[in-house]
Amino acid sequence: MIDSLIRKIKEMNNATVVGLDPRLNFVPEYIKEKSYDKYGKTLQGASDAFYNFNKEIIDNIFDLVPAVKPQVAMYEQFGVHGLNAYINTINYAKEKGLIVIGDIKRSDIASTAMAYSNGHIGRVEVEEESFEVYREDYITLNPYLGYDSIEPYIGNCNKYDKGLFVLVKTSNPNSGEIQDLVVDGEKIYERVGKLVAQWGEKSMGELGYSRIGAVVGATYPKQSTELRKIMPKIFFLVPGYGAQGATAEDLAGCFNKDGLGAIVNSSRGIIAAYTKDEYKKKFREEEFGKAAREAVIRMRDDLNRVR
Ligand SMILES: O=c1ccn([C@@H]2O[C@H](COP(=O)(O)O)[C@@H](O)[C@H]2O)c(=O)[nH]1
Repeated sequence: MIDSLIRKIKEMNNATVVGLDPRLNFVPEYIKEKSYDKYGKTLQGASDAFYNFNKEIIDNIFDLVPAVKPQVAMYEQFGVHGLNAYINTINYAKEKGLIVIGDIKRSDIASTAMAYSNGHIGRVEVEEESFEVYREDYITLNPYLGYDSIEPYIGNCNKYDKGLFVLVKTSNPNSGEIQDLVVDGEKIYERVGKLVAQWGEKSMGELGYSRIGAVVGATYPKQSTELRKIMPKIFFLVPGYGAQGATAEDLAGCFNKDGLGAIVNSSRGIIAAYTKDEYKKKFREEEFGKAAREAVIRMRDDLNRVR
């Protein structure tokens, strides 16, 4: 999958990932009304609205970006209907040729991790049959439990050509509370970066990067530049651009000299672009997909200045 991701980035000249993090206040009234007419103002109604919202976004951006990143929390909170919307969104995005990064941030002991791994990037067995369930191409993981908690995913990555993004330096304001602590003379995020580089060695693609990637926040430019040096063959998934305040200049250090090595996520900045004053002047509520398309083009051009 890492090679497909790189080929798509080159083909589209775009390192943008569109985050599919729907919220009811982002979904235009006409979409919600249709879903509520069918299912009432229920968990199912909200989930149906999310799926229809995502479809319109995907239809407007699939030819411009290599990947989308649905955030599972936005769906999971609505229970089984929300998870159906998550799965349907993944299937639709894949039909449109997009690479799908499931932002699921799992972390558990090996025997439990195996179940997450099979469900998300492997196959689940029912007697003599086996099934793909969530079908993401990549997932995000929390490394707090150490290598034995990550290994069950690496097996499925290598077997089914999938990928991982392991949290190394997160974009949130308090990320330094644990990640910046100095232990044995090095910061924890540096140590985790070195471990990810090591874990990635046996999962190399043909184009020089590993299937095992890292999450590195755009909001910490100094740290991300250091991490680029520590993990030269590791692809970064970079959140924090746009709504969290990071700019293209802030994340320039995430890229290698080849202009590769990072994909940059924006969720609210793209899917809710139509709610911003500058876009409202140009697009009606029904044109939220077109506004998202314009936001993607602006982001692509902004990133291309620095990579
Ligand atoms: O360090 C991290 C890890 C993950 N995220 C996720 O990325 C998106 C960001 O959304 P925006 O609307 O573009 O701020 C969201 O799904 C987060 O859960 C992150 O922000 N930082």
